[in-house]
Amino acid sequence: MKTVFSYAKPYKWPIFIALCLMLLELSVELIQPLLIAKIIDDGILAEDVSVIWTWGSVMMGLAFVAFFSGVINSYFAAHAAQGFAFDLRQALFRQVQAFSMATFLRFPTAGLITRLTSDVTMAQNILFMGMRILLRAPLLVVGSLVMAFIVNVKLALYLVIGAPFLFVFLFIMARKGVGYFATVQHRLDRVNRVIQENLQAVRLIKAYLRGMYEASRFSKVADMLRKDTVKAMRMMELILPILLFVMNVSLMAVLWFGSFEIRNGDAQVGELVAVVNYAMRMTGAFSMFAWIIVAFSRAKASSERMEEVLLASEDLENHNSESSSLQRLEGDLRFENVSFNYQGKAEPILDKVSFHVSPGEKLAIMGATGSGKSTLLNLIPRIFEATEGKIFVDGLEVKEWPLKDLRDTIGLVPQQSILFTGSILENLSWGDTDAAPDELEEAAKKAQIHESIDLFPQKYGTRVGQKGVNLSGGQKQRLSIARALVRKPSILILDDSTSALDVKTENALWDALEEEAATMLVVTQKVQTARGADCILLLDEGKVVGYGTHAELMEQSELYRKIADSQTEEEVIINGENHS
Ligand SMILES: Nc1ncnc2c1ncn2[C@@H]1O[C@H](COP(=O)(O)OP(=O)(O)OP(=O)(O)O)[C@@H](O)[C@H]1O
Repeated sequence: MKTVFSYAKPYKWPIFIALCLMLLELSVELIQPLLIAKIIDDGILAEDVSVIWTWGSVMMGLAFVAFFSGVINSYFAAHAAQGFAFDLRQALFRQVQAFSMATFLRFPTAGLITRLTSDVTMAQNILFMGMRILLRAPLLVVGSLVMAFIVNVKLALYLVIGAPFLFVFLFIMARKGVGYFATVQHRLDRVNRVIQENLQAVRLIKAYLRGMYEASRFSKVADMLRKDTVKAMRMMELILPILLFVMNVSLMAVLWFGSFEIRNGDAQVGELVAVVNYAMRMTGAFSMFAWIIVAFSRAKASSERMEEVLLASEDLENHNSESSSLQRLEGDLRFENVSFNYQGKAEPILDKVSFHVSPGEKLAIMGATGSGKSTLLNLIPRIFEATEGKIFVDGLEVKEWPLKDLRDTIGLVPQQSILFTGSILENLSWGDTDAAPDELEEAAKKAQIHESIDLFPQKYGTRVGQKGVNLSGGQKQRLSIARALVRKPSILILDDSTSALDVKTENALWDALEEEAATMLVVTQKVQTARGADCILLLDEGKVVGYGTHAELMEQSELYRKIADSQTEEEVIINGENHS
């Protein structure tokens, strides 16, 4: 919990003020029974009205002090707790942003969402309540006991009977609670994961009529959450009745033996009333303990989960490293015996891959599905780190490049188009926030999307729905390409990003990209596209099985010839059908 609550440090003054006010409120509460005893013994029993008036007025005055202390305490407590939660959430978000891909994959997305939402709220609640009742309740118990001893030692002793039992009991419950609530948060992760997957795949679910199936999947995880929460809460609900039982037995003992003490002259009526009053306050405070233990257990479990993220420092990307003075890369790219395997997997996904692309050249990468094409591309901007071998950009190993410089001049268009909610203009300028509107338009023209945008009533101001729901697959792909072009990349990486384009649009796109000075890496399944490249790299199960121009590969590689022949046959069939 230490790391999480270190984010409360900037709020030490509001916390200090809130705690002082809480102590003031508490002191007033502890003095009240003393004053009641005085009014009874020196006022009511001694029939002295002036004593009643004097101490009655003091009690009223103190009640006002307690009231205003409580109000101001809430103000400072809310300020500190909200600020703390804001800072903590920001820190978690930044940490997740800094995760390397390998670290990121260790945490399921839904688990990260729960940490950034529900877990932060748990910690915020405990801090807020900490300044209100968390400390107040135990202090009230101890303070009441001390005051009871001051009033009458003998009577106070009866109150202590159950104390050792209660402390051991509470300690055990708190320890159990942490484990139970860690399970509850874990269950919440799973519920979030099912919700997330479900919402993302809503079209597929409708098309496959899998609504009921998904509902039952959700029901299962929601039921597990319910069962574990009930289990945890049931255990916690035991706390209050047991506490109240022990306290009531102590109270009975005070009243029973107190009556003898009064008869013996060892205690006065007012003293007995005061001690009973303290006992009632202790009981009230103890009843808060049940809640405190629940809140504490949840906050501790949540803090541990957040600390997993905050302390995951082994594999972070350093985006703040000094930028070199170089503004733009040349775009010379060399792979030397590069191998890669995903964490925890023994077999290499890429096996001793070597190739070279000179600045401004275009390399087409082909290969069956799962042959490692996307993986290879991800190694260039260091989204994953090569396990073996070396990758050079402009003669310098990618590991040596400041990450910012390296990524600033790479335009990566992933296989799946990812767009953000906002306008088309915002999505384009996401590529480079400094780009002027005419540069954005220029990029859109090259990506062959300008004309489509022009047909929208709101043109570049058109809202892109969540994940680009209101755009076609081809429009999304072209917007993604335009966004990469906005960066004026030295190395442009297209991971099968034109699969949804018709032949005419695709050809126009390649013609427009010819004018780009960038080195280009293009993953494609189409021999027609690969033919236009300066060189083709053919991958099979992570190994390079062909490397050369179209003509060279037609001569040297049987696999390439097969692919080319199959696509020619397809064309013939399609064209034949069209003619018939
Ligand atoms: N995050 C990951 N963790 C573990 N294995 C992975 C991961 N991503 C991909 N793989 C595996 O790596 C292999 C290569 O995947 P990759 O996406 O690079 O292939 P690809 O050639 O781009 O395929 P496609 O043409 O279908 O996109 C596959 O066998 C895949 O199962």
